[in-house]
Amino acid sequence: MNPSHSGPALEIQHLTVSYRNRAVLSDLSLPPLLPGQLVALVGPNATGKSTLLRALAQLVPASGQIRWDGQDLLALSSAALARTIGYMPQSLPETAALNVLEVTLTAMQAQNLPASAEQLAAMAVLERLGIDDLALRRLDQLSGGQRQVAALAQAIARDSPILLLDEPTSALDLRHQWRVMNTVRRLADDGHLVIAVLHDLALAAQWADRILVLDRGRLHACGTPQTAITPDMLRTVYRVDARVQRCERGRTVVLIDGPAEETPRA
Ligand SMILES: Nc1ncnc2c1ncn2[C@@H]1O[C@H](COP(=O)(O)OP(=O)(O)OP(=O)(O)O)[C@@H](O)[C@H]1O
Repeated sequence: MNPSHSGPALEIQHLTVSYRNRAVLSDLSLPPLLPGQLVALVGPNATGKSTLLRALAQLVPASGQIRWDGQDLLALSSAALARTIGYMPQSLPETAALNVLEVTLTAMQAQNLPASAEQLAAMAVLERLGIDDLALRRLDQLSGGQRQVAALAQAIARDSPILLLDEPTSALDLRHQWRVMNTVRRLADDGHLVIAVLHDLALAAQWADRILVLDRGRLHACGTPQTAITPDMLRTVYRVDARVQRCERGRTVVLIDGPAEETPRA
């Protein structure tokens, strides 16, 4: 707990999620996550990062406690949940017959805006992400990277206090990565709590305030980029020998030397 914090917080305690009786997240408890934070959720493949986001968005059944601003998220109606959480999946369906503007407008319905204001707000989101020229393009006519930015637009359009982003930059070139991370950083600075799954640790270190490292469904570390991204963590969690260099302006570079010598895992 952060004893000096008195506003809303996302509190996750004893969270367990299982698929067919196999626990993927097991009794997971996290420090409170606060508005204004950009939290990078990192960890190896299949360690439960997407499952955690999906549990928070109530797309998979979970047990334990998830509270936001003192309210039990697991007990919220779907309308209240839609006002509280914006969720960006790893990808939007390729086959959807909707265009980018239509999927963005769909996400805005929970706000009950007049139609003209809704249209303007949706276009403002697309402009912010640099995809306003794609507004009338159908999802099945977009590239993978364009579809990823459209998925982000849909999540942002909800204007919810919590944003959950599942690998928002994995399909993007360097310029679009920067634009997306800059937009996401600004949303956090404006008071949203943003939790983003990121595989690129340099990107996570550059933009996030907090790094949550998951390892096989458990919290391995939670801290600043400096405290969480270390050679020791990389050896234990990712099983690679690596060097971590801190460069100018606080940038972090991770240099992988190779797979760590295998030792039996606990
Ligand atoms: N719908 C499902 N049914 C059964 N098992 C699932 C399902 N979704 C995920 N899993 C399993 O749960 C585990 C965690 O998956 P999850 O997608 O949460 O991992 P992740 O950390 O996001 O991985 P990645 O980095 O590869 O995207 C994996 O072993 C995966 O096979």
